[in-house]
Amino acid sequence: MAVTVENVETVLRSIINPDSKIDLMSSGSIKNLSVSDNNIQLEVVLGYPAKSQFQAIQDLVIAALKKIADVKNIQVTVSSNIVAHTVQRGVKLLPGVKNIIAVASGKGGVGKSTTAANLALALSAEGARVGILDADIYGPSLPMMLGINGRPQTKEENTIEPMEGHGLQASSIGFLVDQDSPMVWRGPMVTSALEQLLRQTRWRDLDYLIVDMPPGTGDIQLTLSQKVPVTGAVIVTTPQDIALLDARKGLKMFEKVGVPIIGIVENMSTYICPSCGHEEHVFGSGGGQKMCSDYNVDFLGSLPLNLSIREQSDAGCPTVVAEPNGAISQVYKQIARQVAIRIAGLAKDMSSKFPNIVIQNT
Ligand SMILES: Nc1ncnc2c1ncn2[C@@H]1O[C@H](COP(=O)(O)OP(=O)(O)OP(=O)(O)O)[C@@H](O)[C@H]1O
Repeated sequence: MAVTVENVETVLRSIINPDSKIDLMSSGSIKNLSVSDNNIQLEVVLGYPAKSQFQAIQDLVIAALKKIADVKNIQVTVSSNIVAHTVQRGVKLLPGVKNIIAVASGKGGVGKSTTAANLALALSAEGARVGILDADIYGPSLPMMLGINGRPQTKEENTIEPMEGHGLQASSIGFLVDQDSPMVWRGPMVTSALEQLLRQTRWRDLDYLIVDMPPGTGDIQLTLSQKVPVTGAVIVTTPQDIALLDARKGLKMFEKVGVPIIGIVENMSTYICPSCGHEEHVFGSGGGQKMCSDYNVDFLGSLPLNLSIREQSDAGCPTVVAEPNGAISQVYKQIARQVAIRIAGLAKDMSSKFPNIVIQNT
């Protein structure tokens, strides 16, 4: 029996991508499908980085296509292609940056910076080009977390080169000021310093720039969420009521300025006793999920309260780099893929595709 393109497409429609939960045909992931003489050739192109999943997806597709009667050779390649998506109206995009993800929290100390750094490293481990901007002006922790010392270089006037740590391009006010002297800046100074840092850093060809926002929902945060060209925001919270209450304010703030909420990450969800393995919900349970269902936003995943997360980030080598194959890194990578899948589902930025329209009086 002759194998047809329709046969193959029917099979592909039955294969559900375990990450996106969408079948491979409907997600538009199948490119260059050809069938000749019962040999099948196709490419699976994902809109998000997922290097750790390529083999599993290839195996899934080949196993399913093998069941077609009389099929001969099957050639399947899996890759990612990350494109730029739109940001809030009236804000200028950054050259060299396709997508900006703000990581925010309603209150301090919930583990926002730790989550931001691990998510950036997870996206990078999955094959994306990633940068991170430490906008946490009062407590810039990025230099320490990524183990970066020294000052950034300036190759041209009014620009700074990003520093590099664990494969990420990084910029932080912490690189420019003395770490031990407290910052006593007023709101407008903070926002203009951060905007300058964001725009004057010469980001090189990034798929994602993670912005570690200052904690809270005050004027500084509101101004930043209006001025920084954000593709989507991730809110980090702990499960206790007070943090959730503040996280709700964060959610509202981004909604107000027209930035889509990608979802919520619950940090320090449970504590697993290292000696007996007993699991305790130190800060209560189910709060993040309930908040997501109340506000109709996605729950992206949760991380346990774990000593190694703190020790590794304090030592300049966050968990995703310190134990890339460990259980916690897998959670960070899974959350990172969920974030990137949702970004891929947003409207694409077409500004580079439109011709310049010039109106002339002749
Ligand atoms: N899941 C976790 N398990 C254990 N320790 C954690 C976890 N997440 C974060 N921490 C630790 O908690 C402390 C606060 O984390 P972090 O600096 O990331 O919080 P933050 O929300 O960014 O705080 P702020 O915004 O006030 O700077 C750090 O010492 C960090 O290592």
